[in-house]
Amino acid sequence: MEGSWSPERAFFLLGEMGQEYGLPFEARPLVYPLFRYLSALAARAEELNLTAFKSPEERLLYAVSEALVLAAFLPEGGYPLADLGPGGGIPGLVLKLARPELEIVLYEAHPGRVAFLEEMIAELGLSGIRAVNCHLGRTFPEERFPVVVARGYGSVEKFVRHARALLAPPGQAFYLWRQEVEPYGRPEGLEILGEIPFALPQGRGLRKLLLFGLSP
Ligand SMILES: C[S@@+](CC[C@H](N)C(=O)[O-])C[C@H]1O[C@@H](n2cnc3c(N)ncnc32)[C@H](O)[C@@H]1O
Repeated sequence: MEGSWSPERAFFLLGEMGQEYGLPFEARPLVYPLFRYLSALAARAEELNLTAFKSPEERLLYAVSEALVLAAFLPEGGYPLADLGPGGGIPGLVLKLARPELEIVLYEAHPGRVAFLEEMIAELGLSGIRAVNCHLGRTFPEERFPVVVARGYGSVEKFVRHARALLAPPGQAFYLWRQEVEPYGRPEGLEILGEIPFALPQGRGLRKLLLFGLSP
């Protein structure tokens, strides 16, 4: 059942998620930054045209929980990571909170969302993360990354095409796939290395984390 949105409520839900998924990070340091971030996102969702946004609590239980599962599966260590189409910050901003050692670049086509991400990065005092206004596919940055991630990028095929262009060897690409709303298509250029199914908290449905790698 939904309680009123507060840091205590966020802490409770994060604790539940931590137990359910066996997440390898503590909930407590995540509570205040996530609370501030989700509260700001709720206030700006309409302006940013984030139509899927329902409430901070729903956002925590869907998008943030998926990002935390991804954070637990990423390779260990600090390395450059690109998030394609983070919109309001999923998964990249949440990855930075859970895995501060990562050096994250958020490539987002919508200028207003990029401005919001920049504001959040400054407000939360984060370093080693930046947002870049870029419509991938029309243009690609020169930078290359050992790890590329995304959620809600349109299709698995599109993700694989764009991730392929940005990956540096050995190269791993992780996609949070919502199989009931997004097509798989015919991904080409990367090899599928694994599919990790997981359940959203409180019976909110199933997701798959897809792992791709550069072909040998
Ligand atoms: C459905 S939203 C998903 C946002 C976020 N990843 C999430 O899961 O909540 C897709 C986002 O990807 C961005 N996007 C789509 N195609 C893109 C492209 N080719 N280059 C950069 N951003 C793109 C859109 O502007 C939008 O913000």
